[in-house]
Amino acid sequence: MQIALLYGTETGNAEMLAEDIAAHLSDHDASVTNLSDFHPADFDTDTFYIVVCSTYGDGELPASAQPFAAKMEAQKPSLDGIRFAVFGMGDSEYPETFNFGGKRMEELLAGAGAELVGERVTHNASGDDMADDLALPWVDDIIAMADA
Ligand SMILES: Cc1cc2nc3c(=O)[nH]c(=O)nc-3n(C[C@H](O)[C@H](O)[C@H](O)COP(=O)(O)O)c2cc1C
Repeated sequence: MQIALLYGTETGNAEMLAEDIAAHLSDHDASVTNLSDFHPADFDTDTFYIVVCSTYGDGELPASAQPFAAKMEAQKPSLDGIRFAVFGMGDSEYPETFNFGGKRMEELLAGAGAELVGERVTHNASGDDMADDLALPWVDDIIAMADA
């Protein structure tokens, strides 16, 4: 199974985490791509996608994910047969829009017919857990589910 990490970031946290997850998945030769360089037509049913995405502004997608979201909305591709997981990053200092970025990515992909594997994670930058401490055990579970 090919694994592709897609990250949406404003200040680099999601990129760093995506790189750490890929290093953790060294047996899988996982690729890491900024969503700004990824297009809806690039999705491939042989690949499992792990989306790592933060939240910015007033509950918006971070800058690097916005062009991808706009293309999804304009092109309305069918993502039948695509499987994905989402690690969302946010901050409970923004209670009304907490983790809306990851939520939006889930809605965009699932709304186009892709299948969410496992539960979307909502990391809290003001919480006690380091993103890696949540993400690495989570990703092991997700990969086991996706491989099953
Ligand atoms: C200006 C600004 C706006 C933010 N807005 C939100 C928000 O609306 N909801 C949320 O959950 N987190 C929000 N955050 C928190 C970020 O999503 C969080 O710090 C995340 O780890 C940043 O990851 P990134 O560096 O990959 O963009 C905001 C942070 C900043 C600095």
